[in-house]
Amino acid sequence: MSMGGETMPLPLIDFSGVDPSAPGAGTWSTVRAQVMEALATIGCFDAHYPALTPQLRSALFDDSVRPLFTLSLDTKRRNYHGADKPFHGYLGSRDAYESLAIIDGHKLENVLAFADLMWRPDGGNASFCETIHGAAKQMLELEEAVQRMVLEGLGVAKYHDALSESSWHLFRMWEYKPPSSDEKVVRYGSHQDANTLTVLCQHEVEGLEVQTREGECVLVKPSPTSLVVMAGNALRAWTNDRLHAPFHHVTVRGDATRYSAILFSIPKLMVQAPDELVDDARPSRFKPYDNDDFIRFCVSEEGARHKDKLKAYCGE
Ligand SMILES: O=C(O)CCC(=O)C(=O)O
Ligand SMILES: [Fe+2]
Repeated sequence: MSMGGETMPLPLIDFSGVDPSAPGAGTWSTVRAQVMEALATIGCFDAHYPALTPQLRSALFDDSVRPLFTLSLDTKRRNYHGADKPFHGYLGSRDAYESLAIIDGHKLENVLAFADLMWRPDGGNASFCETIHGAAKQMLELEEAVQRMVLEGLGVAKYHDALSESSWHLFRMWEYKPPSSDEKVVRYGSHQDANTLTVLCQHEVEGLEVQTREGECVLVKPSPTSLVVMAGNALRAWTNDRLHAPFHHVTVRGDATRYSAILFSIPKLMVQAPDELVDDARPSRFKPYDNDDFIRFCVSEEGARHKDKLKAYCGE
């Protein structure tokens, strides 16, 4: 087993010939086959997606995310939505990481409200809002294209609009503190994402490692033109276990602070595989469940005891 994964790269899928607003056109069907293969095996791929330009990426991280984290701790803690929604806002662990999140960050009014919260009483920060909103929108377009491909690939494309309408999105930004040592340190431990799809943007400094089904670690090299797409447990459940939700973790080493930005698509309603994906040959693998209840289970003492939390929570 090779830990560190220098040998095996993540599948790279070229989305430059895909127009998310024109499903089926260009290289759509070729890309769809590659997406299905990647999500059914490792559960993750690197998407070459130049629509999110290197300029926008640099505006996102260098001009927006990095300055955001220099605000005071009290200010950042205003990004809070109550004790019942701990994962909707600020997360911090001293000297390890900090994270801020915008609910439906692809909507300009939500980014404006977040900026007002962070920079009051001076009011919002126009270029910050434009940049965050622009990047989140690009990431959402990729997420929507991938979701559509997955449903088409499984022969259930008719559910695309219903699934999209019953999802909300969280735009989360991360700052990981450097250990200032050459030794690799885990900053965010191994987990599967609970949500449907994750679109992740790394900036310059590597650190994301994805585990294969066999337990090998694949280090995901950041590139200025690609985004990482990953299936979460909600998509695994919705597809009746046809797609894989990979375990992954974040490591840091050396002196460079690491930044990432992520768009999570999250179910609002019950997660349940459509009838077409359940039959005698492939009986239902998971009982229908509520995503918020599942997350509460994941962070509970009982949940912490299980590696495969979805199976433990609602497996049949
Ligand atoms: O920062 C990263 O690259 C990954 C963070 C992550 O896995 C998560 O937020 O679920
Ligand atoms: Fe994750």
